[in-house]
Amino acid sequence: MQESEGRKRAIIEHVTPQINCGQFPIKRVVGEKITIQADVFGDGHDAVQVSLKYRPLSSQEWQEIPMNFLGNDHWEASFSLDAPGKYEYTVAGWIDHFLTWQKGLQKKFDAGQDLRVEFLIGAQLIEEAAERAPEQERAMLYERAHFLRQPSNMSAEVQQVLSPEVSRLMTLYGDKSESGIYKRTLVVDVERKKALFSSWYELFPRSASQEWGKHGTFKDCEALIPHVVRMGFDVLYLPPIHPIGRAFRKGKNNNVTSQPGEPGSPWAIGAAEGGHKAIHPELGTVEDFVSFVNKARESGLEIALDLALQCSQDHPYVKEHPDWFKWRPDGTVQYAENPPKKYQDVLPINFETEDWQNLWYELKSIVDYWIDKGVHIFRVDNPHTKPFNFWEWLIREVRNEHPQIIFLSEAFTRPRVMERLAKIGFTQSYTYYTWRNTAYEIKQYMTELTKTDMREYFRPNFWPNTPDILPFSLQQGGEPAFISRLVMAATLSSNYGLYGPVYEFGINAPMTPGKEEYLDSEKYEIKLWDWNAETKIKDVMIRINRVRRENVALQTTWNIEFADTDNERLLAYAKMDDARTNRMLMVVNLDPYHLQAGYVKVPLYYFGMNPGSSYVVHDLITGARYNWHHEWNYIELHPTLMPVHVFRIE
Ligand SMILES: O=P(O)(O)O[C@H]1O[C@H](CO)[C@@H](O[C@H]2O[C@H](CO)[C@@H](O)[C@H](O)[C@H]2O)[C@H](O)[C@H]1O
Repeated sequence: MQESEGRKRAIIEHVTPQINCGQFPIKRVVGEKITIQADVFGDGHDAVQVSLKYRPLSSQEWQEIPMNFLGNDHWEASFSLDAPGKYEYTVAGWIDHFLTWQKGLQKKFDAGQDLRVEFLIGAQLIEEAAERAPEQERAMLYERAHFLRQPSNMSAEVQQVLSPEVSRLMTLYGDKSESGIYKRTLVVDVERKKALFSSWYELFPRSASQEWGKHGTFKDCEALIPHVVRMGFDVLYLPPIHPIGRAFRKGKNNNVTSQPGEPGSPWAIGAAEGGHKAIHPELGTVEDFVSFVNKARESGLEIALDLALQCSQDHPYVKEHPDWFKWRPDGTVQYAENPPKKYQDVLPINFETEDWQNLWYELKSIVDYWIDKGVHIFRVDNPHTKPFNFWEWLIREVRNEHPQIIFLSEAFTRPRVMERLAKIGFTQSYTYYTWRNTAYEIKQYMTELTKTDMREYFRPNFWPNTPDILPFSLQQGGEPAFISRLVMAATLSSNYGLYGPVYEFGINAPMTPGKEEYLDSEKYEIKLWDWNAETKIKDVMIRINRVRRENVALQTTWNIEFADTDNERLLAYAKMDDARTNRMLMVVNLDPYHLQAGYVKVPLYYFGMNPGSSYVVHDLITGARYNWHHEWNYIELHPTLMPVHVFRIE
């Protein structure tokens, strides 16, 4: 303890939220608020006051607001985050002698005791505060002190000094010189809204052509912008767009050898034509790409690029920087892996190279290059196979210069590893949603994501499928499963995405039974899609994306409230906005084969509605309306008609 601490009597502990003892910032987006809680108490029975101090990191001046007492030495206060950037916050606490005096005065007055000495003590405290107050308020305080020193009407004086106005002035100007400050200053990082609310559509640009056998181009992609916008997505994510290696190129269905003319996997980055800063020649030029990015932005669509830090054998880095790879005694490099998957067509980068600083700068220059071309969102491939320190540095440096950049972590791995990546700066994260199927699994997972510390730093992005994952639920459940998995992804999590064309068309043939890989996967061949074909799944996609845009309750993940049902095949959950004007209730039949019926208990208490309320539930997918008068209501969902209800309570 330092000497200056000797007279401080307030103890401040258990300040939340904080991550790893303040090592990492809390995450929020513009428009959200942050609620800080703390335990603050002193010895004995003197009254304690607590305030929350906060300021933008760029500012010298603290704003200070009183924290509310919740009971049991626990305090709370919130502040709104109206602009992007980093803010710091901490908690201050002190013994409030005036408040202690006020409480004693009240008791003595109630007991009819002599108050003369009490008045003199109070007057002294008020005069001391007056010295710290600005002119006008100083005069008011002196006036109060004067009345205490020469009381004419005891009862009136007591009322005056216990008034809210005197309390307010004394809280402002009372003696805080022995105020204790929490030992840490914590940070909240406020990002743009898209960090929390985004709808992703993934397509392979080489399949964007409308002509059989023709390699798609960025011009073809431009022609698809209206299609993606019509479906209601706001992020269009492209797998790598760079030249593809020829050495060890993969063939159809992940074959380790390719036939002449096969295009190879886009993640095998780098060839004679260039590496991570080059564009696959058949897709077009850099100018074509920039034009596509700009046209998309004009239509409300942001382009997300894949950041896969690995190289084909033909990548220029292999010749220019052989020391960035780990050579074995036989002169080869062990190919990349994400066990049990083997990536025979790419070399991993050796982050333990002696030249690691130049490597880091070069890799950052890739991100800078694409930012310069208008890309503000990156889906990062397998970040868990590269060092955490590297990502922490890269994301910090990039976001210092460009705070609007969003990084999505594509790490399907162990929970602690996924969490760490989120803590060190990834804006959004892929999740285990893809494999959470039963009501129990979904409730448990959502509770973990939204009601634990994870809520402070891990923003989930729910994907029902990816080019790598055709989950068994979709393989087996067909169209009803495609619809229910889509609607759940889009309403459980405010960030969601899907691997588009195959989803629209309900394609679900696995490469081999028991495996999650797609048969004839687009990862190894060019496809021709009938972009204009209308399907029921596409229709639901359009509707659910519109519902998301029009209902603010669905634009956050943190407000979920599960509702009871008497049938475990029916999953029900509610969402509501802060203003309590937008109330949503989702009910999903988790059984893709059979009609499921049962009773759902509408969480009226959560919606702030009385138990006897009558209300209309309006299904925003089908347009149906029902008048409900009770808490428990009958639901019937037929999987082949429509396996979901997305109700707005009206
Ligand atoms: O490892 P993940 O399952 O997270 O998948 C991601 O990374 C893979 C490696 O980049 C990538 O795999 C694809 O590209 C590889 C390199 O060309 C190739 O060997 C694989 O067969 C192919 O699936 C995967 O697509 C990506 O999502």
